[in-house]
Amino acid sequence: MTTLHNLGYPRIGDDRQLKRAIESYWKEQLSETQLLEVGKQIRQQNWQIQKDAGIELLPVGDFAWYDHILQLALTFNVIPERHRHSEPTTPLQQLFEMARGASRCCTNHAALEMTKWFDTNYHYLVPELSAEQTFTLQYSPLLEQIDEAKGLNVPIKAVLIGPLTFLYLGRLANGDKLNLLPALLAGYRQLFDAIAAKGVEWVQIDEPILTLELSEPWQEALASAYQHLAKSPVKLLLTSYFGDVTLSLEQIATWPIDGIHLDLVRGFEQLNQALQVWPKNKVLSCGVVDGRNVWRADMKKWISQLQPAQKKWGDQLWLAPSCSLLHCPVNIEREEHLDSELRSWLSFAKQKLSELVAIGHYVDGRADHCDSHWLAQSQQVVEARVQSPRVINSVIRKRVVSLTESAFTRQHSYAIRQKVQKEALNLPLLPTTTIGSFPQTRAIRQQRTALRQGQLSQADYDTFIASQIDEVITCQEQLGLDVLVHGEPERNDMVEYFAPLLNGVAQTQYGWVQSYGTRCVKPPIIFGDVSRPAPMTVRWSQYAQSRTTKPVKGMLTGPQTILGWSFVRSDLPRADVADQIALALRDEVSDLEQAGIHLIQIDEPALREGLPLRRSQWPEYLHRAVRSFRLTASVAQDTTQIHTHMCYSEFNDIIASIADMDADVITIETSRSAMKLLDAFELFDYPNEIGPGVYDIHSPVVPQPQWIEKLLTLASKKIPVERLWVNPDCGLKTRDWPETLASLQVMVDVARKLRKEFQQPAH
Ligand SMILES: CN1c2c(nc(N)[nH]c2=O)NC[C@@H]1CNc1ccc(C(=O)N[C@@H](CCC(=O)N[C@@H](CCC(=O)N[C@@H](CCC(=O)O)C(=O)O)C(=O)O)C(=O)O)cc1
Ligand SMILES: N[C@@H](CCS)C(=O)O
Ligand SMILES: [Zn+2]
Repeated sequence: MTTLHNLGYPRIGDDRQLKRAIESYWKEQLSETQLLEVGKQIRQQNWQIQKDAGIELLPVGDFAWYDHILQLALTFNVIPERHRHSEPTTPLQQLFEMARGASRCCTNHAALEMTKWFDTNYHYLVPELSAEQTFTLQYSPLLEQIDEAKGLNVPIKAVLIGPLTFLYLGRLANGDKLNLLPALLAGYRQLFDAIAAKGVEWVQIDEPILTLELSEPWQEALASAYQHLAKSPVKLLLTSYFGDVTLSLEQIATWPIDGIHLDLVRGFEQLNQALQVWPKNKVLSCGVVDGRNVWRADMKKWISQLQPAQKKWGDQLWLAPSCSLLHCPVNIEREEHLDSELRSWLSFAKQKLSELVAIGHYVDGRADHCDSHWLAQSQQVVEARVQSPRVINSVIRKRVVSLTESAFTRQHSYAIRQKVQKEALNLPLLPTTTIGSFPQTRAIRQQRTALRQGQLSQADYDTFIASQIDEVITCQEQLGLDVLVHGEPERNDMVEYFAPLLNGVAQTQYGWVQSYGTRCVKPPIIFGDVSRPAPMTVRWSQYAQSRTTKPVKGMLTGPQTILGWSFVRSDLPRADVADQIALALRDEVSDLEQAGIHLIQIDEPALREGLPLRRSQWPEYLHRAVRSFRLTASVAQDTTQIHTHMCYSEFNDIIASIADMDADVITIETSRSAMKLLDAFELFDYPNEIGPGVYDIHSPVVPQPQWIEKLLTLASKKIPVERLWVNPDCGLKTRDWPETLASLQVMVDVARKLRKEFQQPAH
């Protein structure tokens, strides 16, 4: 019989209980014991849901506090020197300090760097490794959770990230990370022994780096690591996802592991390859339900496609979603406002398990009436989506195909634009600005909730938003910032905000997905052709500009970012969807200009994360991504200064494309990496203006002036000071007001001081 299993279930809880509990704990409104209890309840609930759905091998270890990579680092005692201190702390306190940073005795114990988890909108904390790193088992929530799960009376498998992925994602200042592998493997062996001692047979060992184009040393390291780990007393299910392993599957088949998981949604051709090369006596786990999107599965297709696999592997065939369901909203049943047609097209984590189970039962010939219900619905949906008239808008399709080259190019080159903009804007050296959002306070969120629940009129809500903008404008004037923003109080999220304003895009009420730590997002669902029925941002930008004589930057989310942070239709190439979004935004740029906004920021933080995992596919992606940005921006007059903003991005290998976007100013996140990310701009001789972030907005710690001064001085050695801007790393929405004001004041004061110093003639 086929084994039905799951790689991971959303850990936030069906009502974001984890977020609320951790944030209450941080505010000292919840004790650690109470917090631990919330974690336990979520895990129990998740296991129960999976068990009830018919999952036969439950994942244990998919739950993590804040981040699973951080938790694994702490498991092996990988703690940077600055976070080691004599004050007694619990592992959880230690973990949160590494995640959020701390300030003790005027010293900044900076948080670990945070970056994108492969091509997802999830962010992990980068383990900091040292050349003498040891990996000793010192904290093992996994072992505790195994004990917890035993009461369920369902077989379990332990889940953890594999050693090569852990090393690959970690950072070692000097030296070759692979030198640390033997010590790390000893740590894993220790952990496996402990897992086996608890009677657990299988370990799901996630190595998503298998889907990358790895260099030879890493490929060799993988092979030798699994030779070594196979001596452990547990069975290993080597788990790949987010892409295919076609380049190495034949070789992996020779490793002494017990099974492999393949993401057939991202790489269906792997099934045929597996049929050729994967041994009959080893488990083949097929990832068949899309863990990265929300569309209902084409079950009939899967059932027929899996028949040959069932024949070859029999009991050794396992079925699972393509990847962990961490990246999926939890439960469609909660949605009350989606129209019934659209709703019928969708499947969230809980429903995906039922789809998977029904597929498995059909493959085995053990389907019951519940499975046939799922199959009938699936067939109906697959046909209905293809035929639905609401997914095609012929006006938009025509507009896209009739675009000519001039739509992608600004009127004049940057050199000419720079001159006219300097004259028009008259900004000082080292102009100061922010990235857009100001604190999204409880009061703002409550007003929005009241509006949503009908307890507040639209007019009263609008009055409230206007008053927030007034406050943000006054604060910025008092702080002495040079380019102001309206603060984005009307936006629940930089992507979600646009969803109800665009045709072809739907928004869920409860479709939360973890983005990092306690922060979640509700990705919009792009189901049809995208168009803009009316201006989306003009009203509040124009209002903000009317309240000040200083320039106010308009604020848009760019096409790649709306695309990347949404669930996207599967019946049109993503690049074509991006062009439709770009056209809607292009019209918005025009309208903002006409409303008297002379600086417009088009945020593209998701541009880099959208890069295909295979480098060979980068050029095509970058070409289209840059073009869609240019399609948005190129309508602007020379006098309009186009900004873009990117965070969590490395630029070394894409700097030519960044330059090709031709934004007048780019602001980037650089503070956590101590301006290292600027190297790419320096080396490339990046021609336009740059605002390297001078303080970390993810941490509540107020930066010391000397830290900012040091960073700016470093930046001025890499980029001519005439082309430097001064700004935080990213938006301030997650921060509280006191630290925001204090931090911005430090930033403005340092900028003013350095401005004077740089303006003094050299002796
Ligand atoms: C810049 N980033 C973003 C990413 N992706 C996005 N889609 N958006 C981004 O900004 N990716 C990379 C980075 C980092 N990621 C994030 C992600 C999420 C947040 C964040 O602050 N999230 C908030 C939720 C924001 C939101 O939707 N707010 C709504 C609803 C608020 C709410 O919870 N309301 C309560 C009731 C109100 C109350 O009593 O407090 C409720 O519904 O129960 C809104 O404002 O209306 C989060 O809290 O997780 C930041 C960076
Ligand atoms: N304008 C957005 C960008 C975040 S990446 C903000 O300030 O929150
Ligand atoms: Zn940002």
